[in-house]
Amino acid sequence: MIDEETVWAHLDGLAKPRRSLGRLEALAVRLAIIQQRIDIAVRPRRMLLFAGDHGVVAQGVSAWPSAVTGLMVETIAAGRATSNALAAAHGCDLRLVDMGCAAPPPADPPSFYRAVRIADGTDDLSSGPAMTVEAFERAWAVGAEEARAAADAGCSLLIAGEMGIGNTTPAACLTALLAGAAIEEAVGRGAGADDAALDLKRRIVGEAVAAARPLLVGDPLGAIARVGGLEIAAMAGFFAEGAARGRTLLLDGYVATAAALIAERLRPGTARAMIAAHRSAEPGHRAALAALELEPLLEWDMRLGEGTGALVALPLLDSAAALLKDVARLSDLGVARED
Ligand SMILES: Cc1cc2ncn([C@H]3O[C@H](COP(=O)(O)O)[C@@H](O)[C@H]3O)c2cc1C
Ligand SMILES: O=C(O)c1cccnc1
Repeated sequence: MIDEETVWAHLDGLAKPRRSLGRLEALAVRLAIIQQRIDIAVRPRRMLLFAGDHGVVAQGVSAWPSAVTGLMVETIAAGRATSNALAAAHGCDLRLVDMGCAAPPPADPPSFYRAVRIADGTDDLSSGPAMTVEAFERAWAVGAEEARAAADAGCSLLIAGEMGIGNTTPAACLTALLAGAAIEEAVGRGAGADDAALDLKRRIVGEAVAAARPLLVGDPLGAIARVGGLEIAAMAGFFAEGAARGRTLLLDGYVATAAALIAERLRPGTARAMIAAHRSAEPGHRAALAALELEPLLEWDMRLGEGTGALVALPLLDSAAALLKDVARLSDLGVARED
């Protein structure tokens, strides 16, 4: 059993003034505790991008039409989205799973694309459940299967990203429901909602959460399925299974963290395997991370999703791994440690 004291003692013995690498050292400690080893592994790493459509978009909660989900799936499949560029820049394998988009699949999909398509997106959560519990469980199982495949492929670090126009609405519902955030805090502008869309989104999220909340204790799956998303359920299963397989989970933004809240609720302890890469500009992300007791590495006002906030943090994890593995000890120099 490696405890924090052991890792700090290792770091304090390296050829540098004590604690001189600031929060990089705290990150190294967190990684070593999660992985239960000093020589932590942050490669190979894989990001699963889960995509899905959202019936609630018909109400006008997003600045964008649902068709953009399918267009972005095509763009990711063609290797030309922000997530592709950043994954390539930081040596991260990327896979794309279509959990349920209304648009037809890409004509000539690459090998990293998989279509599951549980439904043509979710139902409109402003007028009833977004999905059945059975659909939630199927989506969760797909995510879990992808985590097992990544673990079997030797990946030590797992990232989940998402693409789904409208998905900051279910993320806001889940953050209010599972992290106790106030509706005003949980609802943000997502991909650029204007004032009118923001007001509408607040009303819809408030009503959906009021409908789901009474179910939470007796029927947690029913409550979560009431306001969830297919790609969000898949990310939740991915996180739960990844943690169960001893992998490190690097969290992206608001939508991925909503999935992390589900995973922690249904599989308590999952959050112990998580590192929060950044705090999104979505205001509710603060409450979601606090509920999981996670401190974000970066606050860069990012609000894209697609796993991009996790990808930009990868060099910090690489730095922590190099620090633990490649630095000489003060004792090697024949210098006494100064405390
Ligand atoms: C071109 C484009 C690419 C994106 N990539 C991720 N998102 C992000 O924005 C969407 C959520 O915001 P909302 O709930 O306001 O619709 C999701 O698709 C999320 O992945 C995108 C959004 C757009 C428009
Ligand atoms: O932080 C996120 O995950 C996010 C924010 C805005 C839009 N889509 C995703």
